[in-house]
Amino acid sequence: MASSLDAHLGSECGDDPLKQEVAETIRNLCGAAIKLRNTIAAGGEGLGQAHGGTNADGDIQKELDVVADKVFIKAAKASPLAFFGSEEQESAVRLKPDARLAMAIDPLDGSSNISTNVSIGTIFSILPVEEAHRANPDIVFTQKGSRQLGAGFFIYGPQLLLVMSMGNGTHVFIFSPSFGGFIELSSSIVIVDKAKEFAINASNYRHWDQPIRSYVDDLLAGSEGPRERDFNMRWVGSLVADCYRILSRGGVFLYPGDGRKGYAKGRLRLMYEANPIAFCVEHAGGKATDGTTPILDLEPKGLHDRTPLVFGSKREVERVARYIADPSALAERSPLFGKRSLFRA
Ligand SMILES: O=P(O)(O)OC[C@H]1O[C@](O)(COP(=O)(O)O)[C@@H](O)[C@@H]1O
Ligand SMILES: [Mg+2]
Ligand SMILES: [Mg+2]
Repeated sequence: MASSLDAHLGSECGDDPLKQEVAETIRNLCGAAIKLRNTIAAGGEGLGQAHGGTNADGDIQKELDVVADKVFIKAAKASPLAFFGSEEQESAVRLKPDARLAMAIDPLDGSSNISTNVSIGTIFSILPVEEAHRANPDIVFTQKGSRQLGAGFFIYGPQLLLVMSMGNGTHVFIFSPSFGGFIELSSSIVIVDKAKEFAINASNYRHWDQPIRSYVDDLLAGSEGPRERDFNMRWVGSLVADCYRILSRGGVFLYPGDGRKGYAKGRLRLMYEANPIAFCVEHAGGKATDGTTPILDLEPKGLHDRTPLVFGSKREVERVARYIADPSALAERSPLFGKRSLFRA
């Protein structure tokens, strides 16, 4: 019999009171995710329609973005949290004054997929609160990703899944309606080292810097190129679904910065997208960078910072970094895919 999320959280926390608070928060998020899953499953007019407003980053909010934000702030209010920072709100919201945790959240990830019945999700990051943060809540969300105490994401797809890490492996749970809660699907998931698939929004090719173009060109050249093998491509357009596929069967995801106005650092947000995804990926033996620097080492400047994001199978993410960090090697790369060891599979 697979173990329940409750049993798992109990064994992760032991007698550590702070970890128990993280676990309590995750349990409350699970309750909210089940509610949101029911709302999504019931469908109804308008969940994918524009709500009429824009979020802090200027994205047009969909009805479900706003519903999800409300569902998760309610769960946050019931949790031992001092601050709630959401993609859908300009500034951090103060909750319990003396609480020791803060949460950054993307209440609804993959908004453009809502109306097409493609998997969407919720991404969360739980951080510690220091005394110095209480006077100025803006700085609580400038902590590095390496300080996360827990992070994860839900996927509202054919199944409701929770992927989470509290720094001791990355674990996957599935919601079982008959059990009435989440049960373990895989314990300590490990990302395979050799990538066979890549994920990137190729429609932005003309806006990318040369190293990213060269890297993708070499993948596309397949067995006739320097990699000497074929790659498949997948792009769901929901970060949670692309990440879960990579956790399940390896691969690499790239959302680089590009030349479009406002896209110098790509599209994805550091505090509530890249950091929690990186935490789960790294604790599953993979790697996550902004192209060269580990995501978890980046110094955020604010709640809504963006970052380029590359994650997945470790060797593949390291290879992307070599394309970016060594343009001179690129210049030497033969147009006939000279067999430089740097770029070979
Ligand atoms: O539409 P694009 O540029 O391919 O971007 C897709 C990316 O944007 C996102 O939808 C951004 O998340 P939100 O839906 O939370 O804004 C990611 O899930 C996804 O990876
Ligand atoms: Mg998102
Ligand atoms: Mg979102």
